[in-house]
This record gives sequence, C-alpha cells and structure tokens, in this order.
Amino acid sequence: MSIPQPVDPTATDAWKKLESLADTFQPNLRQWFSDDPDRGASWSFDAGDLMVDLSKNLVNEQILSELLALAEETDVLAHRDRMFSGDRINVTEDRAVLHTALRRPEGERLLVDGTDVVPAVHEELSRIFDFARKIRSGAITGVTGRRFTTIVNIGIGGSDLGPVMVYEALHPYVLEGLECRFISNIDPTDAGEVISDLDPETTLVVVTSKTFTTLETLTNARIVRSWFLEALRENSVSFSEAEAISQHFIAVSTALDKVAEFGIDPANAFGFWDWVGGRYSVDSAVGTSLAIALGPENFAQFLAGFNTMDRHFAQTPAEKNVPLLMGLLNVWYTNFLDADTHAVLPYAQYLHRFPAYLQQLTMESNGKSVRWDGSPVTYDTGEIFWGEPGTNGQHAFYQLIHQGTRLIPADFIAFASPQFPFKDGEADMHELFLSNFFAQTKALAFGKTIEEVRAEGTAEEIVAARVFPGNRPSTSIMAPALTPSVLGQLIALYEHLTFVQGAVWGIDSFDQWGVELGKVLARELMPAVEGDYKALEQQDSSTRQLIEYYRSHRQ
Ligand SMILES: O=P(O)(O)OC[C@H]1O[C@H](O)[C@H](O)[C@@H](O)[C@@H]1O
Repeated sequence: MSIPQPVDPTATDAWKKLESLADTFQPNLRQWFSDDPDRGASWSFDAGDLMVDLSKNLVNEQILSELLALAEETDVLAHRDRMFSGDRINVTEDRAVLHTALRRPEGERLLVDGTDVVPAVHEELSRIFDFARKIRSGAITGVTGRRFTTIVNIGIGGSDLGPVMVYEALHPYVLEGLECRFISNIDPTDAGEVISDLDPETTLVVVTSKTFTTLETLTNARIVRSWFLEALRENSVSFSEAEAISQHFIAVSTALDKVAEFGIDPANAFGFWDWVGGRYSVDSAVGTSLAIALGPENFAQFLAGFNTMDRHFAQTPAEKNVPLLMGLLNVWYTNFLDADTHAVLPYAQYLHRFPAYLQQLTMESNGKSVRWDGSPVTYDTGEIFWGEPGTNGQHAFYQLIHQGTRLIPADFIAFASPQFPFKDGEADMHELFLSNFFAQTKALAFGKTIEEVRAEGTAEEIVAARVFPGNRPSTSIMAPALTPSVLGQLIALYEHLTFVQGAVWGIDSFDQWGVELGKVLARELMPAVEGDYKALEQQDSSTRQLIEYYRSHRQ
C-alpha cells in the first residue's frame, strides 16, 4: 500500500495560527499558575506507570488546541496507524516500521504482506530465552567446561547504545557473577581496554550488527576472535578452533548469510527483521546480552513496558496522549519559539547513558532536510538532544539553562523509590536528591525577580546578575521505580514522540542516509592514510595536511 504524499505543515491553517500566536506570545508561568491553581493537575497525564507533568511548559489552551489541529492537518494519527499496521512508511528504504511488533503479546496477530509476524517474533524470543537460561544456569559453558562470567557485546550505533544504556539502567537486575562489557569504537583502545583483563575461558562474545557489514563491528569482532584464540592457547588449553569459536561466539543480525561468511554458525545466531530500525532494536535480538544478564523474566517485563506505551500511544485520545502532546510541544518550541536544543536530565544515575541513547533515536530519526517525497523542508526539523544526570549537570551547565540567552526545553526524569536507601544522619539521601529535582524545575519556571533579589539586601551592582528570568520550560516525568517495565515505557515514550515530530514535519524518520558519505570516504581515504602518494596528492589541501601530520607523527 502506498503512503500518501506528506503534507507541507507550513501550508496548514494551524501552522499560520501558531505563527501569529508566537508573534505576540508572552509566557508568564507565575501568572498562569496563580490564575489557575489546578494547572499542575490539569496539565499532568498518566501513561502506563509514568506521570508526566507538562504544566511547566510554555503552553496554554489556545496553543494546545492549535497544536492538536496541526497534528490533525498533517495526518499524524493516521500515519501512526500506518506504522502500527505495517505499511511501508519508511519510504526511502521501502520498508515497514514495526518495532512495535517486537513487543506484541503472543497470540496477537499482525499481517504484513499476508504473513502474521507475531509468531516469528515469539519463536525467536523463545530461542533467545532458552539460550539465556542455559548460560545463566551453567548448562551451556565455554570450551573448557567453565561457566560464562563475562558477555562481550560487539556492536555500534543501535547495536550498542541500547544494550549499554539498558545494562547500566537495570544494573540491580543483573545476575550476580555475570558482567556485560561493550566494544563499539574502531579506536583500538576500546577493544584493547575491554579485553585486557578478560579470561577467554569464561567469555561469551555476542557480535551484534543488523547488517553484518559495519566496518567497526566486523573489525572489532576479528580482533577479539584473534585475541580469544591466542589467549586460549596461552592457557595451554587443547581445543579445536571451530569448536571454540562456536562455543564462545554468537551473532545477532538480520543477515544470517553474512554471519556464516564471517565464520559464525547461523545455528549460533539470533535474528530479527528489516522492519526493525537499528535505533529501535534494543527490544529485538539486539538485546540478547541483556536477556542473558537480566534474565528472560525481566526482559519480558521490559518488552511488556514498551507494549504498555504502544497501547497508550495507539489508543489514548489525542488530548491525553502523552507522546503526541510531548512531540507537539517539541514542534512548538522548535518551529515557533526558535529552540535548537532539548535537554534530557535524568535524576537517576542509572540512566547516565539515556541521553546518549536518545541522541541516536531522535537525531538519526529526525535530522532530515527533505520530506519523504523528496521535497525540501522550509522549517527546522530534529532538535539537538543532549543531557547528563542531575545533580551533576547542576554543577556544570545548568547556568546556561537558567540564565543564558537560549531557550532550552528540558525533560526531568525521576523515580520515587531509590535503589540504596542511604541515610545521612537524619536525612534520607534520596530525598536530598529529589529535592534538587523538584527545585530545579521550579527555579526554571518561576525564576527570581529583581524585586526579590533586592529584598534580600543584594548590593545593587550585582542585582541584575542575580535575577532569574523564569519561564524556562520543563517537563517532569516520574515513575514509582526504575524497573524493567518502566524503562521499556520510557524508551517507547521517546520513540513515539520522535515519531510524532517526524510525522508533523513530513519526513522519513526511519532512514539514515546522512551517515553514508563519511563511511564511503573513510574507505576511499585508506590508501592515502597508508602512504599512497598519488592518493594523497588528490586530496584537498586540508585533508592532505591532516594526513601528512598523522604520517609524520605516528610512532
Ligand atoms: O547494526 P549495524 O548494521 O551494524 O549498524 C550499526 C549502526 O550503523 C549505522 O551507520 C547506522 O547509522 C545506525 O543506525 C546503525 O545502528
């Protein structure tokens, strides 16, 4: 089924109304909260276990209703339905976009080109779970009969960021005695540091690559394979190479033929499908290292969390649909209030890789300049996502968010229950932590006026420097605790709000052609880097000079 042409959002009535509202917009969160004592509650929404407070955003009823009209005029919800039902909305790659199928409960049906994809998803999941159970119980061991204690995931981009982020986030759920490590970069230090103290006899390597063509991953996999065989020999183990590789190396990919070419038996591989984008794949076989470390039951809960948010997004009326509302607010900030970036500030140390994960999800998805029919956009797309956990960020870059010249919408994320209930004397450490979370969004929203600064007896010459303008927008997301299910919900929330933005902008959020040119050039430059004089001569003066610098300084 072909996809309708994208709508130019600037041609809609809603866009024009939003432009004129923005022209005269004078947000005043102090005033709005005092005029409407229920603003906190009336702008807060539940989505699964998440409580999402939008009240400190620069939005009022009139703007919201125009944003919802914009969603209608740009066909966002119809596009959502196309995604969920497996239409080929990844137009430039002619693919369906069905990461949501990975978390459908067994028994649901989803026909794609006449085939129900759900049974295949669950079949693969049970293979993964079966394998994970055997690794965890010690029923499957290494070539010398010792239990696996370290899982090394080799992958990059979507084949790395999700597993790393989730492993860090759900650390309390990791089986004791088991550790995951990750190698992604082609910088030799990455593999070098990871393998430096590894015992080959207790190491299981998971080579994860959707395409199984990625230079970084295949290079790292070869390096680790050589290290592994050599290290086994050094341990004076007698073994057959083929047997040792088959017991210690598994693969995750959509391209099982390439897995075999690489030398891993496809029987030791877990698959997924071309309708799962790399940055949407942590809930596929790409999560195999997680299924092992966290256990099948926790991984199933993780998937159930995604599904909870999928159902919320698919079924909740527009005015309470959290991914829709958050996505539309981001459009408001980007296209009408000129925000360029968006901060994500988890008050949860376990989520320290969440902003990095979101960078791929949001920026690879929505960093596009043409719509899905090839027509150029005339408006900004994809915000720049960034962030660090609070409170660390408070002591580093919050200054700019509070008092700088830029508008930076920020998402604050926190959990009611801590993992470690430490007390500092009488004080509950988690409460000290969360007081900061509550304080920051309050300071951003309401600021501190010149009168308030003066009333504190501040010397007049530094009064101006101590004023906080306020009206700095934030969204607060809270949940009872950082469980596997809650993490799944959180990831799916961001997947769907990214989708909403892409749909309003009429772009294909599921391709990533922008990463190709650099890859091609890196291959082309290799001869020059290796010293081929003719190849070097053909380079532009800057590139040539950089390569010459490298060649004359390399030791
Ligand atoms: O999983 P792979 O096929 O190895 O791809 C790994 C990554 O590489 C690419 O360059 C893409 O930009 C990413 O979307 C992808 O996640």
